[in-house]
Amino acid sequence: MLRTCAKRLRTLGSPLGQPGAQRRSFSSEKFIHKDYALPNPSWSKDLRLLFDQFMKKCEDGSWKRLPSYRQNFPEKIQEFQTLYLDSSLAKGEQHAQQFPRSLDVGLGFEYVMFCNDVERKVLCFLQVGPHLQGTPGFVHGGAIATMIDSTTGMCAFRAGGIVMTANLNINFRSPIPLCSVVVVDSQLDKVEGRKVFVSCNVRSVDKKTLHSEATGLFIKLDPDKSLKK
Ligand SMILES: CCCCCCCCCCCCCCCC(=O)SCCNC(=O)CCNC(=O)[C@H](O)C(C)(C)COP(=O)(O)OP(=O)(O)OC[C@H]1O[C@@H](n2cnc3c(N)ncnc32)[C@H](O)[C@@H]1OP(=O)(O)O
Repeated sequence: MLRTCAKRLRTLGSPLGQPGAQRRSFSSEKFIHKDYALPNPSWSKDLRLLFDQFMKKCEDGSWKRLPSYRQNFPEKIQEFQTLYLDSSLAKGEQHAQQFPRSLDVGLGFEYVMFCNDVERKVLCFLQVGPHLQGTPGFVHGGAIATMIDSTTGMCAFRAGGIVMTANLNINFRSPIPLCSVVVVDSQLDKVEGRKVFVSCNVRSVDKKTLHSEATGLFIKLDPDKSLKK
């Protein structure tokens, strides 16, 4: 399995030269925004098949592919940034990056998310790269938690806007082999005031293996409050 992974990595070109990447630059920013939720040479057959299958489901508008960038678009987070962040993190040479997108292409998290707002679901098709190892041959629990947090967080974000994770409860049922593809399936359960409840499971592509189950509580940020320090 690791050999297959290494073979795919050898075929990688420059990330910025990949076909299908959407580029957009801001006059005030020196960096280029690239959409990473599109196939690249590191993607396995399983990940490509799932991608193609769901791109077809997007044709009638029921599902949407969610683009994914290393940086947040500055104009989208302006209010949030003013209230909660050191604004230098969104600008300049040392700008902040989304953690799951911060590893080199093919080595860490390769993923694409699709959402269905009527069913209140977000699915993440995830290929776990060789730099996410925990127990030899298997994925680190923290890496699994990262993608559960990101997928359930996206599900909560679509329902509640800007949220933060208050509680994440994960049961790890069976280990995930390194370099395999899994499906992170999240479902919005309920919204109570500022509290957004989401549940989630992680399964193998053939759905036969349940790898993890989780529940998350997200809190909609109150624009009149600063974050607790
Ligand atoms: C920038 C965006 C651009 C757009 C881009 C889109 C990207 C979209 C995808 C994002 C995907 C990323 C997903 C990663 C998201 C993280 O990983 S966030 C990082 C980890 N989380 C943290 O660091 C949060 C730390 N905690 C805190 O800052 C604060 O506790 C919180 C969560 C903001 C809540 O504080 P607060 O606003 O003062 O709320 P508070 O009044 O304490 O509580 C509100 C209610 O929630 C309840 N509550 C609070 N915490 C808990 C808890 N742990 N358990 C149970 N109940 C709780 C309270 O009891 C209260 O209940 P009620 O009394 O109303 O019934």
